[in-house]
Amino acid sequence: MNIRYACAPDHVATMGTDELRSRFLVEDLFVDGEVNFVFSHIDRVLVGGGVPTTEPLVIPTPEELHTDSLLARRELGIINIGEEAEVSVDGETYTLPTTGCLYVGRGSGEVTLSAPGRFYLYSAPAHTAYPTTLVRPEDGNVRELGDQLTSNRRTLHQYIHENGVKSCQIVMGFTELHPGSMWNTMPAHTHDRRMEAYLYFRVPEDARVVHLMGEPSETRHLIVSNEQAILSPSWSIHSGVGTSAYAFVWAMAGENQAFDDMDHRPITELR
Ligand SMILES: O=C(O)C(=O)C[C@H](O)C(=O)CO
Ligand SMILES: [Zn+2]
Repeated sequence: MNIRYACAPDHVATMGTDELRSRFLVEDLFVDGEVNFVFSHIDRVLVGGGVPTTEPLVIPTPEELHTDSLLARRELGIINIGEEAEVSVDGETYTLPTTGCLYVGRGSGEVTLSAPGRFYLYSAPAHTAYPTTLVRPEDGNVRELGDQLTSNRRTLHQYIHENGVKSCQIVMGFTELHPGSMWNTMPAHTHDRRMEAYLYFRVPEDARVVHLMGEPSETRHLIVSNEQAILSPSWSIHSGVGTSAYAFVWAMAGENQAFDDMDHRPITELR
């Protein structure tokens, strides 16, 4: 399994393009017929992608976890970025529409992914078991954000969160940009109490997202293509502008789950 270690802000400030990409950008999660994970030492999260084709895929247990099953001491959020498809957990089957979400609680056993889904996986350590729960897109909490005049009109869907599906650490959902809007999360923010990962999807093949990261006074950028993820330490902004509209799954883990517990970073202070 690919492992990413945590980095200090002053180290990040010295990095060139290749090192920044190798530390924070996850490029090859979605491969036909495979489940792939990256293990981040930032809050010990796993980000993964599963693309079943001819056969259903059982999510494997990476040997680095030293447990008999993936969820022995973890919880898992799954969002289907492909076509409607089934996921089964210990033999119980759930149908995930496009952008539907399944929370899988600690202690669950075998998790199987079926075609034609494309499944984004985000897992964090868990101290107790909450029920495995399906959330259809229409059942998430919707927030309308931004303005067409500032090119950041977007709809945010909260699935696993304080007032929705219960979890130990995971807070998860997705945001879709409206046509003609390109900016996400600007003004940018940080949240000292949680890391966050973004998975960009619905990025057209000939488009890219310029993702901004780093301390607000020392920003760096990563050029991101479709179905690539970014790992964002708690001290780093995480904001992007696309060359076209796109969507992204956001997922957080850490010490609190208050979505609005973020420190906004004024645009005029960014460097
Ligand atoms: O569009 C946005 O703004 C977001 O989706 C923001 C993320 O959800 C986030 O960064 C939460 O902390
Ligand atoms: Zn955030």
